[in-house]
Amino acid sequence: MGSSSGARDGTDSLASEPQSQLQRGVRVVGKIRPFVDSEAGGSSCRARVSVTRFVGDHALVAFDDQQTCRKDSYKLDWCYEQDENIDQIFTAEVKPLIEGLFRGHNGCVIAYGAPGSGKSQLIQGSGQNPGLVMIALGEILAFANENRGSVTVSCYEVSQDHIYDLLEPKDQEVLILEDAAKRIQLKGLSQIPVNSISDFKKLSFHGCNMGKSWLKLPDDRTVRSHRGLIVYLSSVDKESNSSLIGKINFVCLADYEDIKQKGNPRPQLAESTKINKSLYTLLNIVCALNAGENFIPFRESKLTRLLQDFLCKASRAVLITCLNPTICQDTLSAVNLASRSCQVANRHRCHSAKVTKSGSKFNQSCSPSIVGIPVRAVSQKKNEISQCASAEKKGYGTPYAIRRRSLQLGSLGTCFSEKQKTGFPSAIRKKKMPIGSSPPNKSESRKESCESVGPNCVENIMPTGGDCYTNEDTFVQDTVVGLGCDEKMTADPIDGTKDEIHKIFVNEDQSSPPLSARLREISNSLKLLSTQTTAIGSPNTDMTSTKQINKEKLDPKTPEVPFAVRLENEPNFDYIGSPQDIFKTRSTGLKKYLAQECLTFLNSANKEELKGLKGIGEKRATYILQLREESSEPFKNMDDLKEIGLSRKQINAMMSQVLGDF
Ligand SMILES: Nc1ncnc2c1ncn2[C@@H]1O[C@H](COP(=O)(O)OP(=O)(O)OP(=O)(O)O)[C@@H](O)[C@H]1O
Repeated sequence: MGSSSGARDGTDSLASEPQSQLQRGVRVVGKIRPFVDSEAGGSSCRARVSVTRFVGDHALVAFDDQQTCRKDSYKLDWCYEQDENIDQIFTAEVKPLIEGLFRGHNGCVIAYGAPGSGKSQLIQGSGQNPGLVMIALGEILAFANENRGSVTVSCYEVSQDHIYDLLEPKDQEVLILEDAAKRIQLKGLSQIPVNSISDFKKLSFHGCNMGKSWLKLPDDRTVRSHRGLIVYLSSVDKESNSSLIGKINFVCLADYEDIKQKGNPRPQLAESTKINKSLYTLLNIVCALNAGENFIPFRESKLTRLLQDFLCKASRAVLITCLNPTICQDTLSAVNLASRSCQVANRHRCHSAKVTKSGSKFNQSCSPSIVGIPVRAVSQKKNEISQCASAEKKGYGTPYAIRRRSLQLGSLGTCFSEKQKTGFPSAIRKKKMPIGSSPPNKSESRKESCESVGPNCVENIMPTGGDCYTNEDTFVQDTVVGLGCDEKMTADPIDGTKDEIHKIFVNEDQSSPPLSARLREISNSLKLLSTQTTAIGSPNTDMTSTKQINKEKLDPKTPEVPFAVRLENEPNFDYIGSPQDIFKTRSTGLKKYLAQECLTFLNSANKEELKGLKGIGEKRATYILQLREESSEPFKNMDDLKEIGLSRKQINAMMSQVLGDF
C-alpha cells in the first residue's frame, strides 16, 4: 500500500490557510499517521489513502479500496500527510493559538480519531519525538519567563460523562460551574505550577500508564475516556500593565469506534455508545460553530460543557482528525463525521446562502442535496437496543436527544463515493467537467476546487445514496459550465418548473429547517408545478391561456397536446406525455421525496419535535432517540417505521399532518 500524495498545492505542504485568518469557529484538519512496523507491507495493501490539497482552501482525503473498487473522498480544512511531522503541525495549527494565549485568549487543540490512529503520539509524543503539548509548553514557559508570567497545568479525564482530576485525584468528581461573567469554573480540578519542562515531566498522572503517560490507560483498565491537559498562563500586558490570563486545552478524545461494525459484547457496546454520543455532541457543536449558529448546545454533554470556554467565540480551536493509513471502517466513519463539521463545508454553505439571496432563481437550486448515512437496519439491532434502553431505565443515565441535525442535515456534502451511484435524485447527477482551466479569482474557489481536482475528483465524485453527501462545488460547476446558467434558464419556458424541481430535490437550506417548513415549501412548489406544467407547450402563454389549459386538463375530452419536457440529465422528467402523465410522475417523485423527508426528520428531530407528530408520544420519542444513539440514521425506509410500531395508516396520518392543506 502506498499513501500517495496527490497534492496539488505545488508548494510547501504547510501553505494551508493559516489559523490566523480564521476568526472564529473550529478548524478541522486531518493527519495521516505514518506506517508502523506491523504495517510494513503497507505498499501491497488493498487500500490507498491519498490527499489532494488546494492551497488556502481545503484538502480532499481519498480512500481507494482496490478490492471493492470503493472510492471515498472527504473534504477537510486541511490534511497533513504521513511524512509531515508534529513540528510542522505545531507551526501551522497550534502556534497561532499560543500567540493568542499570550494576549489572554483561550485555545483548544483536539485530537480525534479511530483506535491506533496516532492521537497520543500527536498530543503527547514519545521519547525523542515530543508531541504538541511539549512543544507548546516549551514556548509558553519561555514567554512566561520573559514576561514575568506564571504557568500552571491541570489534567482531567472525562469518563462516562463524569470529570475526574488526574493530578490530585479526589473522591468527588470535578464540577462545572459558571461564574458571574459566564465563564466556566472547574471546581475540584487542581492546578499545579510548572516552571520548566522538567517540572512537567516529574508530574504524576493518576490512573495513567506507568505513571508517566497521561493519555495511555493502564492495561488493566478497560473503560475508555477522553483526556485533556489545560495549560494556564498568567502574564502582564506590557502596554496596559494589566494582567492577562489565557488557557489552552489539549484534548485527546477517546477512540471513535463504529459500533455498527463491531460485535461488541453489551458492556462495551454501552460504553462505546456513550463515547460516541459525546463525540457526536462535540462534532455537532463544531459544526454549529462553523455554521455561525447562534445557539450552541454546549450543555449537552460534560465534555462540551467543559470545553465551552475553549470553543466559544473569543477562543480559537483546531480539531485534528488522526487517520490510519490503512483503510478501516472506524477511520472512514471518523473522517466522515469530521468532514461534515469542518469550516470549508460551512464556508461553502454560507457562500451558497449568499448566492441564493442575490443570484438568479436557478442558482437557488444549486445548493447541495443531502443524502443519509448508511446504517444498520433498525430490525437488526432492535433487541440489543431494547436491552440498552432498559439498562438506561435502570439508572445508568437518562437518554437525551443528541442534536445531530447539523451533522446529518445541516452540513453540506463533503464526501463522495464512486461506488454508490443509485438512489440519488437525478437532478443533482454530475456531468464530467472540463479540467485544467484555472479560475480567475478566489470568489470562484468552488469552481477552482472542481477543476483542480481532476479526474479523481470530478469523474469519481458521485453523489451517493448511502453514507455520503453530494458536493455543492461540483453541482454548481455542473450548472455553470453545462448550462450556461442564468441566461439559459431565463430563456427557457420551463425555467420555473425546473427551478421548482431543483428546489424540491435539492436541500437548499443547509441549516435544516423544520420538516413542516420544508413540506410547506414543497406543497407550494407542487401547486406552482401543476400550474406551470400546463403552461408548457403553450407558445403564447399568458394568464388566460394558462387558466384555460388548467381547465382543459381536468376535462377528459380535451385532446392531449403532445410536448416534450426535457430537463437536463433528469431521466425522471425526461419524457413525452400529457400534463396528467407528467403531474402523476412528478407526484410519485414528490411522494418519495416526502417520505425521505419524513425519515430524515425522524432521524434528526429532537424529542419535542418528535412528540409533535401524530402517533408519537413520550415513549416512542424516547425509543427513537435511543435508536439514534445506537446508529446515526436508524430509519432508512418507510418499512423501518414499522419497527417502532407505526402502522401504515399512522405513517400516512403523520405525513398528512405535516403537509397540511393545499
Ligand atoms: N507521527 C508518528 N510517527 C511515528 N509513529 C507514529 C506516529 N503517530 C503514531 N505513531 C505510531 O502509531 C501507533 C499508534 O499511535 P497512538 O498510540 O498514538 O495512537 P492512538 O490513536 O493514541 O491509539 P489508541 O488511542 O487506540 O491507544 C503507535 O505505535 C505510534 O508509535
